[in-house]
Amino acid sequence: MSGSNANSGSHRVYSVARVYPDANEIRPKEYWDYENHKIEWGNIGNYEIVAKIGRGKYSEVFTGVNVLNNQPCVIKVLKPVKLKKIYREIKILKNLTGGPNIIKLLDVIQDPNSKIPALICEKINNVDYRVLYPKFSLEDIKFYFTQLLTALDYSHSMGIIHRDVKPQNIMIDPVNKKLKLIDWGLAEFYHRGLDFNVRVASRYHKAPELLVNLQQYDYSLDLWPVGAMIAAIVFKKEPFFKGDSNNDQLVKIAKVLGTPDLLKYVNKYGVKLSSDYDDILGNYPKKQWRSFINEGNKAMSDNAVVIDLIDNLLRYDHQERLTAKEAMAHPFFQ
Ligand SMILES: Nc1ncnc2c1ncn2[C@@H]1O[C@H](COP(=O)(O)OP(=O)(O)OP(=O)(O)O)[C@@H](O)[C@H]1O
Repeated sequence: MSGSNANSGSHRVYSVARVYPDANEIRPKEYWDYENHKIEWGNIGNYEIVAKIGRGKYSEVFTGVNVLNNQPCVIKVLKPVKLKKIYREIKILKNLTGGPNIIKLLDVIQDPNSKIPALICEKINNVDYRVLYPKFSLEDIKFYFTQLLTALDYSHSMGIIHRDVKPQNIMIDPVNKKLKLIDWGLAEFYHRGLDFNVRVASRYHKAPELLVNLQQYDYSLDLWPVGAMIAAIVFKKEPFFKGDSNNDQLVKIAKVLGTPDLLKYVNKYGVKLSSDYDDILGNYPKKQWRSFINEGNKAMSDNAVVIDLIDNLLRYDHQERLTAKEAMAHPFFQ
């Protein structure tokens, strides 16, 4: 299979997505075979850079303007990475553009000399999450997380895992009450039985499967950070799991969800924990969610319904975690 980090030969299929397992197989090969995607480059002369707004690991991001219609835009200039990764981001954005609460790709351009590509996207008047989230009420959480879950359910139904859900990739315009999920640079097409790369997502928002090297993960990977973000807002603890390293990240999770359930999880899927964990995982008991309630957060956190939602998202076992659709049907969102 091209277009993905495919396996060949016989190997064990030990985990399959509970929802949309064949979302790509039911579509024509051109839909997911991103390596053979032919890019139609737009006219670089149509865009002008206005100001620099961000610098990521994989890009430099500018605000810009389309000189043909004076429309503001964002210009994401990609750093030299594997061509395959660039093709993947473009194909995924093309597949998802127009979907609910998904950033719209407007054009792709390429510098004629350097061949450096850039993505032209719609511009969101984002307010930084460090300013916004501390002011959120439970109503705001309901409103914006419904929008995020709608974007995720749509992407998953289209066979795509985002793989880098975190506050920095969720643009919120509180004036227009709009949310858009951005940065599809790590996103990947789901195929059952495939071993995926676990070196994705950002440390604080990495799901347990990535930290224990369980490679047959699926869309449920994106629901862990949703739980971690809701917990961070509700318990006023940003980020909720703050590891000093990838290994320490799992320790921070074990201190909350307990070591016994972690061992149950890896045993269920026949995964062997790295010996790096031998001396650090301890034997932590599962903590009660209510123990995170304190004077500073109780106005929001002393609420059985939101705690039940968090409890059902922050599960080691990716198959037990609520799907995006199930989360939206949770009493918290009713
Ligand atoms: N459409 C947009 N509207 C407003 N701001 C944006 C938009 N796209 C990107 N940004 C800003 O630029 C930053 C970097 O963009 P993006 O996450 O796509 O790049 P990246 O190189 O993949 O980043 P990272 O390495 O952090 O994952 C974002 O965190 C955001 O602040």
